[in-house]
Amino acid sequence: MAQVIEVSDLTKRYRDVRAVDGVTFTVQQDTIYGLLGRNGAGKTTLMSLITAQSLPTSGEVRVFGEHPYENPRVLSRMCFVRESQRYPDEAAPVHAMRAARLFFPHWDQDLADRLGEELRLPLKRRIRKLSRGQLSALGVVIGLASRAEITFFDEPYLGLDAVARQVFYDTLLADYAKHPRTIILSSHLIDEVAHLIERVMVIDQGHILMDEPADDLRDRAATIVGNRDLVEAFVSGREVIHSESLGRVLAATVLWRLSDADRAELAGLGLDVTPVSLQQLIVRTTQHADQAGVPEEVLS
Ligand SMILES: Nc1ncnc2c1ncn2[C@@H]1O[C@H](COP(=O)(O)OP(=O)(O)OP(=O)(O)O)[C@@H](O)[C@H]1O
Repeated sequence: MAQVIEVSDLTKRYRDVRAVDGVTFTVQQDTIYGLLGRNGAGKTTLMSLITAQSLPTSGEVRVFGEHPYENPRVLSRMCFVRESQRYPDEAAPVHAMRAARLFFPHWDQDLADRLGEELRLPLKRRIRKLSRGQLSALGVVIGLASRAEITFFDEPYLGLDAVARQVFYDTLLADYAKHPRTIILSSHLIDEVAHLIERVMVIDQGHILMDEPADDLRDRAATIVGNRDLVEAFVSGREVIHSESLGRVLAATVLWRLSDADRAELAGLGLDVTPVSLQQLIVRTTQHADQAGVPEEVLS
């Protein structure tokens, strides 16, 4: 699959903070990425660098093979939806959409109209008077209707109610099926977006900790539950990222791809295996990396 973004040894420093710290990766065409990480991990900074909204301290970004900075050929093919988006003082959503229609070559007005209605976006109210959720709704409408070849959604759900979030997820999936493109979605609600994500990228303290297909990640760990001694014997020598005990029962989450033979052995021992949700896995591995202090070795 073609690569649409190439990032090499990219660093962004703010005084003594390395918000992005020497990262190298590529982004594949027509794939939905989940860009996940804790507060302050570097997600927004990374997206701002790729979309040329800020300049790197060092390193390089190429989008569609070109430098994105002040490059209209590249910029009109990318859309960055974020909470801190600025609009002119007197502008209403209808004006923002008109501007987006002029800027994005694949803009779909029908989709914008339909989604605006479903999200109950007041089209003629001044943007600075919109509620937080309505502002997010405007970003979601512009992000999806832009049909940009690469669309970044930086926590697009802030303030959106549960119904609106579901409308966003459903519309994203349905529209992506008809018009495949690259979508990079940053989110804290990992399990809520887990079914959308094809590839997971986890960032922590400016480093990329994981970059892999979501399905591979799900298979990578399991929780073994049962008699303490038996569980301990089974996980011995394997990477345990979390354990909890209650009396003689131990639940140990192990970074291990269980084979059929492993499963048969566990069944024979009377131990249960429960799947680990994407959120649990990412939270546990990020915490584990913190404690181990060697993220790449632990997680690759
Ligand atoms: N303009 C700035 N000046 C100084 N430090 C900054 C600036 N912008 C970001 N940072 C710092 O860089 C780090 C990464 O911030 P960033 O906003 O990229 O994180 P994030 O992963 O998007 O976080 P969140 O999930 O909380 O939005 C943080 O430590 C933040 O405090």
